[in-house]
Amino acid sequence: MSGDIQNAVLLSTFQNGKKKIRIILHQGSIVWDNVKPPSEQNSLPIENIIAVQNSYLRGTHPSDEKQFDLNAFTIHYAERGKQAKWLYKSLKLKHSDPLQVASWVKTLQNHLKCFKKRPKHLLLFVNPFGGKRNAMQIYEKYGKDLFRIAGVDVTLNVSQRKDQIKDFLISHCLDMFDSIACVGGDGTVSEIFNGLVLRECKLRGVDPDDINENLPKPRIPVGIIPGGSTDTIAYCLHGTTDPTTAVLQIIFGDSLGLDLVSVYDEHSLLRLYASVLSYGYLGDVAYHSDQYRWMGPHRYDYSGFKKLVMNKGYQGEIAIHSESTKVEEILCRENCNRCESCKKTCDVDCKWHTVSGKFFMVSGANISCACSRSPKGIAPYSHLGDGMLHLVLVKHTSVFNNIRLLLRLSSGGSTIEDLPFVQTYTAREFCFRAVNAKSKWNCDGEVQQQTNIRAKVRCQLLSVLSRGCPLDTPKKSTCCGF
Ligand SMILES: Nc1ncnc2c1ncn2[C@@H]1O[C@H](COP(=O)(O)OP(=O)(O)OP(=O)(O)O)[C@@H](O)[C@H]1O
Repeated sequence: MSGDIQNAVLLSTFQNGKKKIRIILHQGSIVWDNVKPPSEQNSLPIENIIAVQNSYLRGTHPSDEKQFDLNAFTIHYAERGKQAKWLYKSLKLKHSDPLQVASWVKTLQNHLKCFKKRPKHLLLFVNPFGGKRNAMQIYEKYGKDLFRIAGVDVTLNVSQRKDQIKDFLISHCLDMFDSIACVGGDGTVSEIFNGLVLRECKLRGVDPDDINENLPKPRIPVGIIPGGSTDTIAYCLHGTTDPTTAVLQIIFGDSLGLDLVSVYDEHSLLRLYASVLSYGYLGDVAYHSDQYRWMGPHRYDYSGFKKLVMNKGYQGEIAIHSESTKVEEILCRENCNRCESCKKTCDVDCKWHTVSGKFFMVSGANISCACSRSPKGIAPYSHLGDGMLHLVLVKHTSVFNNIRLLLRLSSGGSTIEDLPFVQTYTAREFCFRAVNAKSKWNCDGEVQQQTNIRAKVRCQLLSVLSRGCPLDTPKKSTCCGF
């Protein structure tokens, strides 16, 4: 931010509805309070302002041209609410002196111009098929007006078929856009980053099928407005699946680096994922639940219960590539030091070691995979951008123990890591080889047919529009340590 703008100080008394308020702009914040008691001090950091606009005079006739009210203006801003949510608010201010109004509007707008990373031209994909099939309504209700207020020019693209978003991003010119977002679930987000990375490979002549290649980082940051069934990626980024919060994160333009994991069979890249690659129980649930899509999100409960009772175990051998497999119990929250330090270097010396056995479930979690159904997720200490995934191995055991596992996953209390049949390792890369009976892999909610795979973490390959999950995300406690 340029020095003059940053150092600007303003102090005025405005009319706000029936109240008179004293308002100060100083050191990157505006602070206001009632002139007359009761005192009600509010503080607003400039980076939380969405827009500052002159008000319009109310015309006497609908055909009258709109005219500015030189004595009034509105500050549109965002405020943190409860449970990681952000709220949209506005402050309408009036003054008898138009010069006072002009000075405030100009100064605040100059401040906002310094936020160069805020999106101006957004390409927004809407998946009308995912979740409750209401992605378009989510955009209309929560996104449209806020983007208009923020001056974001939105180009809408409603997907007509699976993989259309991915194909579009690989082949179309994106020069006119400074940001891309979607209203959809994890599968839709996955289409976006798979498309963007493959596009970048094509542009730069990188062979995506070569596991030893450094995959190129897409130029454009990605915003995620939840509109799916689980919305794990959005939840882990923002700490909530509230759509207004997600829209505001896009408008703020602040981004963080998200690791992506590339998955290969013997010949080629199968896909990249951002949340979890899961074999056994979750793979079976993904495969079978797709037949019951008409049930909406309840299809997971139905298929999940069936597969839980069947209690299948799968023999497999897992090779883990890591410098230390130990999990450090540090949560990934906004301004995460661990992720910040990995921006500079992710290069470390790693060794391979092998684990084999019969498993109920094998999961490579790139993020915690927390969601509203599982407030801590399968890997609570997995970070968004530290270049590592958490490999969670659940041994084949009794149905009773499977129920214990699922109860822990769905409660916000104890994590699954201290269950005796669960082992968690950190890894930069892992290989899986099935022995005898085979399950499917569930890759960000999509079924992957190949069984023997190799997965490699790509440190902070994607820029995502989010300020991160706040520190005080509440943890619901469970009634027992089951
Ligand atoms: N128009 C469309 N018709 C059919 N499928 C589509 C269409 N557009 C996108 N898809 C596909 O729909 C699938 C489901 O979408 P998405 O993952 O967003 O929703 P979900 O499965 O309900 O949510 P979540 O993954 O968060 O549980 C994805 O595989 C996506 O590729």
